[in-house]
Amino acid sequence: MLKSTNLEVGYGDSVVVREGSIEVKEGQVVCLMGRNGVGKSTLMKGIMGVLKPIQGELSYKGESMIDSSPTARAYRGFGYVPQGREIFGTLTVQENLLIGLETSESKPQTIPKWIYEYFPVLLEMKNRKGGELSGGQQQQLAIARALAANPNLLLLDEPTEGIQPNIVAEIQAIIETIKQKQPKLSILLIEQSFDFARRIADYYYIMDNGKIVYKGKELKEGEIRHLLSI
Ligand SMILES: Nc1ncnc2c1ncn2[C@@H]1O[C@H](COP(=O)(O)OP(=O)(O)OP(=O)(O)O)[C@@H](O)[C@H]1O
Repeated sequence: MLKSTNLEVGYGDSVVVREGSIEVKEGQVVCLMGRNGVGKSTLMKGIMGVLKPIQGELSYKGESMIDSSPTARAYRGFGYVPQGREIFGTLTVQENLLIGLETSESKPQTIPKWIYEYFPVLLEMKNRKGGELSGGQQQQLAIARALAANPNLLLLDEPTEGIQPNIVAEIQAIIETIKQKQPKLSILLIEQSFDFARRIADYYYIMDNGKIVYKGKELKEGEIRHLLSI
């Protein structure tokens, strides 16, 4: 469904990702792992198009997306939840979700009911400003906003990063629910937790120094320990 081949992505003159080749099949949860600073977020930004890759190819459902804008990618079904969440703090929860709908080509006018079923806390907080929510609630809002547009591919950049430890399990449970209830949705997830990755993923990639250095259906702890912060 999604295939990046030798993507090279960076900031200005500095090339961070040198060999970003990954594949996500329909309905798969693929975990992208690796220590801090190895280039995971940069690769994800290249896939979403918020950074324009220097070289390489990106195909989605058999079509080249390499020259498409992030908006065009969103219209084709990419949903993106960046690190740091980037919700609108001065807008209400409901307004944040309505903005999510704008990224869908069909532009639905109402927030799907199932969004509030997945995220009951957002129904309770519907009229609160995004900035008044806790970190965990903001993360739920960011995921809900991306899902509201009904993407085919969800890009999640470390959704449990910076979340209070007692809330981490809640966010993980939500991702597990999404996987269960939307079996056709493909998810590319940047994740640091070895245990959670093992529970949720169908396939793994590990990056080191801007390159994919490990891929497979299993995480063999002995082989990969030195590549992760575990
Ligand atoms: N906006 C930026 N401008 C310049 N360099 C950047 C920028 N963002 C990240 N980098 C650099 O790119 C490299 C890779 O960062 P990236 O965020 O992709 O790593 P990561 O694997 O996602 O790690 P983390 O888990 O810490 O986010 C780092 O050396 C970082 O300093």
